[in-house]
Amino acid sequence: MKCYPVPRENLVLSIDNLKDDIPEEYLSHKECYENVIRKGSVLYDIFSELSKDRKHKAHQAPSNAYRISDGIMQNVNPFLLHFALFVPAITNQATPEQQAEFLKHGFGIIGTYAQTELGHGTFLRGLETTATLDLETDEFVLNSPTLTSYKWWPGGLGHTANHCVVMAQLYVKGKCHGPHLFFVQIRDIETHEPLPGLKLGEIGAKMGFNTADNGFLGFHNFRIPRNNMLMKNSQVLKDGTYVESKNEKLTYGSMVFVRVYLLSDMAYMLARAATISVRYSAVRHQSHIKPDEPEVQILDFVIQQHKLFISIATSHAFKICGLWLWQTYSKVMEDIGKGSMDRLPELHALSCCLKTTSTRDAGWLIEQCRLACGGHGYLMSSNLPSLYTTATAAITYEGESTVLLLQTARYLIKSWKRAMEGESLPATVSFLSEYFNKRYNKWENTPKGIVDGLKLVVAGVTKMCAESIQKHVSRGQQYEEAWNSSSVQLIKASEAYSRALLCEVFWFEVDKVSSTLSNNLAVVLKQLAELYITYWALEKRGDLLVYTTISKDDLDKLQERYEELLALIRPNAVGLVDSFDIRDEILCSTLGAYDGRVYERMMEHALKSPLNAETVNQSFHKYMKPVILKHKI
Ligand SMILES: CC/C=C\C/C=C\C/C=C\C/C=C\C/C=C\C/C=C/C(=O)SCCNC(=O)CCNC(=O)[C@H](O)C(C)(C)COP(=O)(O)OP(=O)(O)OC[C@H]1O[C@@H](n2cnc3c(N)ncnc32)[C@H](O)[C@@H]1OP(=O)(O)O
Ligand SMILES: Cc1cc2nc3c(=O)[nH]c(=O)nc-3n(C[C@H](O)[C@H](O)[C@H](O)COP(=O)(O)OP(=O)(O)OC[C@H]3O[C@@H](n4cnc5c(N)ncnc54)[C@H](O)[C@@H]3O)c2cc1C
Repeated sequence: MKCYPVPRENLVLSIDNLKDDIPEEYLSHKECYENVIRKGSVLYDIFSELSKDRKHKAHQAPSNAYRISDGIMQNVNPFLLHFALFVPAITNQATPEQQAEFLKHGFGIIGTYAQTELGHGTFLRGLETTATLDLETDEFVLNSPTLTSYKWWPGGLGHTANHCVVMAQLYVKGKCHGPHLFFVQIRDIETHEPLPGLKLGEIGAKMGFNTADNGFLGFHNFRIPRNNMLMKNSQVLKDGTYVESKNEKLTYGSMVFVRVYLLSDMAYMLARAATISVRYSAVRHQSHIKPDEPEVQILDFVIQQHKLFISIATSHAFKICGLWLWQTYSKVMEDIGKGSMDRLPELHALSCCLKTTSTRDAGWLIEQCRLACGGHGYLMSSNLPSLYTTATAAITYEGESTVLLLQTARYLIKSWKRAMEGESLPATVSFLSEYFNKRYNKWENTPKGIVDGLKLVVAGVTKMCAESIQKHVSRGQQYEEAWNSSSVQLIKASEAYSRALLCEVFWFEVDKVSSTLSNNLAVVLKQLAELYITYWALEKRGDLLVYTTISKDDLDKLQERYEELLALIRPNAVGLVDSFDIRDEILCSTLGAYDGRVYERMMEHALKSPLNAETVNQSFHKYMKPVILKHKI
């Protein structure tokens, strides 16, 4: 086995044929895909070698290891679904024997996760793909009965994957048992031709993610062995007996894994955008603050600090909360392995709201970083547009944001009812039980006081939702209708809950470790955590005025403290983004390179435009000149 020197970054970034002569933005849709497969295959080979001595771990903790691909495949890695969903689905949902069988070829197969259909993405119980047991042949027959039942969106499905895990409605002896997962080979390993009975293709250009190879897949009487149903949680025996899962929602476990992962993923996306925009803001001189002094670094404008420092702080917030959520996930998975599913609803609720808030915040904050760089932020060479389109895709995939917030709201309402009945609650929602005792507590202008205030907002809004639902029911609506009528407030409750969680975990995790850090580091981290909490207290001042005893005077003091924190962070701003330690080859930005040679890099990049290969483009002679001469007076 070839031994590769570590660290991986040096190894990967030293490989010549992983570099692009022509920037990706000048390639066609097809060339982009072919180019990313070229590079992805080299990476796939390296990681296959590196991973040979490592068993497929069901759940790998968030790390930056796979981030090297962000530099190599600036858009999206078409093999990502293999690692992010295909392998975790098998290790999470298949029996040990099935895992050994399905994963025996290791990286010899390339998979994706095919759940969403043209007609259904959110409502999984409405999926139309069918898997019908044929008792005589001991097989399942897969079919796409309608156009809307075609699998549509799975990453890598169009031309990359040769296997997939398919979510289909299980039919045994005429009875439907709901959505289940199946291991399906879709292309010939040698020729890569689609197998007979399948219709495969790519779904077309998107606003971003254009190298993800999102595809479509239709089945026509496609047969797979009965053993290809992932049978860890539920089984279909040879005689057609269906053995139910202890909890039918365990089938959805793969989605929870990625939702949990995305918090750390967004931390990294934001770290890149913050690095680019803060470094650029230190290089860019524009306008005056004191009329008789030279043009200033735009980073000296306080409003520029207001736009950017929240991104630095949020990246740390998501990283710290991402690790906290990962620990919760790992513990719940361990409990499930021991047969206890008590905390699964809590994990589902946490992952839904935190995935939504982190992906939404990453989206608007990256856009804010782009806008803070003026026109140059609008250049593809800044890499901010690509970061934006890649991050915002996550608001939709892995569970659309509105839908996931409503899932968390479902948990909050249940928890509120349990609190009102005097039941004890998990620590992450126990504050609901203390609402009436703490509602009129004196406001404290401290990070802990703000966290307590944000929790009162959650409890107050949840109480309002419960009352709204009850009101609609008392007026004759069914519960589900009453739920729908109250959904605007339910979303607000989940959003408030997510924000309170992020503030609480960020502050207390930093506070907990600060004694182990050097004084300077502890001071700066606490400043970032306090900035984050104060920023959101000011953003949510309306809710705090309604649900807590905060006063106008308290808010004025918070605004003053917030501006103090901006000034305190300013001297460390460039050092803070440098400490994200993202190499230029992974940052891929003319504005954010470590050496600060912004203008030279912009010009170097511009000259790579194919249009600059000649001084007069042929279109002048072919199209413009005849018209100019015709209308020349
Ligand atoms: C080397 C690299 C290694 C790793 C890299 C890893 C990650 C990289 C990071 C990022 C990139 C990742 C991927 C690449 C890009 C794209 C991939 C995208 C993939 C996809 O999009 S996959 C498809 C995602 N689709 C969805 O999420 C569908 C959303 N819909 C649903 O989940 C359900 O339909 C919904 C909305 C929950 C409703 O379901 P249902 O109608 O059945 O439920 P109810 O609402 O009636 O509730 C019933 C009950 O069940 C509970 N529940 C629901 N879902 C879950 C769950 N997932 N887990 C646990 N429990 C669940 C719910 O709370 C209710 O409980 P209750 O009755 O209240 O007690
Ligand atoms: C870049 C990208 C990559 C993807 N990769 C994959 C993949 O690899 N594998 C895969 O299986 N899927 C993938 N998807 C599909 C993704 O999971 C779905 O797009 C997502 O689940 C949303 O479903 P939908 O698009 O059908 O929208 P819908 O579910 O139709 O939702 C449309 C709108 O209706 C609203 N709505 C729906 N239901 C409710 C409700 N109950 N209450 C209130 N409002 C509601 C939603 O909030 C949303 O605004 C990907 C999508 C994208 C954009």
